[in-house]
Formats: sequence, C-alpha cells, structure tokens
Amino acid sequence: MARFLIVEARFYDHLNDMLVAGAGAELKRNGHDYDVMTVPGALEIPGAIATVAESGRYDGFVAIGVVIRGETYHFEIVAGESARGVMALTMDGIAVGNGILTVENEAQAIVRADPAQKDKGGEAAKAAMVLLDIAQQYR
Ligand SMILES: Nc1c(NC[C@H](O)[C@H](O)[C@H](O)CO)[nH]c(=O)[nH]c1=O
Ligand SMILES: CC(=O)[C@@H](O)COP(=O)(O)O
Repeated sequence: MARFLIVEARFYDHLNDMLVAGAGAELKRNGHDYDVMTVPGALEIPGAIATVAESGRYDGFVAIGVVIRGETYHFEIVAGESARGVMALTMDGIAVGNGILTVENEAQAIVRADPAQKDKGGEAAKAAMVLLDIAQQYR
C-alpha cells in the first residue's frame, strides 16, 4: 500500500469531480490510499507537488486539472507551463501522473474526464503507480 496525493486545480467543478473520482477509484482498486489537495489553477500544481514532495509524506502524486482554450495566449501558457512543471518533477524522480486536460472546449473535456469514457484521471493514476514501481525497483 502506498500513499498518493491527488493535487487538483479546481477550475471547473463538474469536470474536476469526474477526474478526481477516476483517479481515486484507480488508486483504491490497486490497494492504495490517497488524499486530495486543491489549488486554484493548473499553474499552481507543479509548485504544490514540489513542496509537498519534500515532506516525504507521500509516495506518489496525481496532477488533475482542466485547461480549456479561451481567446488569448493564456491557454498556451497554462497548458504548456503546467505540463513542463510536471515533467520537471518526474525528471527529478518524483512519481507524478499528469491528468491535466488541455482541450479546445467543454465537450472534449467531458469525454476525457468521465470515468466511464476516456477516464484520464484513472489513466494519470496508473502512470503515477508505474513511476512509483520503477522508483521502488531501481532506486
Ligand atoms: N485558464 C485556466 C487556468 N488559469 C489560472 C492559472 O492556472 C493560475 O491559477 C493563475 O494564473 C494564477 O497563478 N487554470 C486552469 O487550471 N485552467 C484554466 O483553464
Ligand atoms: C486557459 C485559457 O485560455 C482561458 O481560461 C483564458 O481565457 P482567455 O484567453 O479568454 O482569457
């Protein structure tokens, strides 16, 4: 049993609920425990994980968020920088699954967030578990 922290950027409640449910169900299905931490937006996710990881309280992390394209260049910043931040964490050996959706519209987000459809939250939890397995085998 490992301890995971789901760090969710609660920008769109109904979409977040589905992603967190999918991630949590996948962790539970595999016998793991988890807590949920909420941050304002996807840009805050990597920093929050970096800070909590230093505490050693969790074995792995699942990043959850939804970035929907708007009218300005802000989408590129939030989508790109949050992904870059999560990648930087994984390159530091922190087990993080990236479940931050970066989509054109709400319809795309629903299909991907819904645990009964693409279940990207569950997929991110699976990725975090794989990275944790690798860390435990090779460290
Ligand atoms: N537009 C979206 C954001 N923007 C907010 C930023 O992530 C950040 O919280 C703000 O710039 C303060 O630092 N966040 C999302 O998660 N989704 C979006 O669509
Ligand atoms: C992430 C985004 O693109 C969005 O939430 C911001 O919208 P806008 O570019 O219309 O300000």
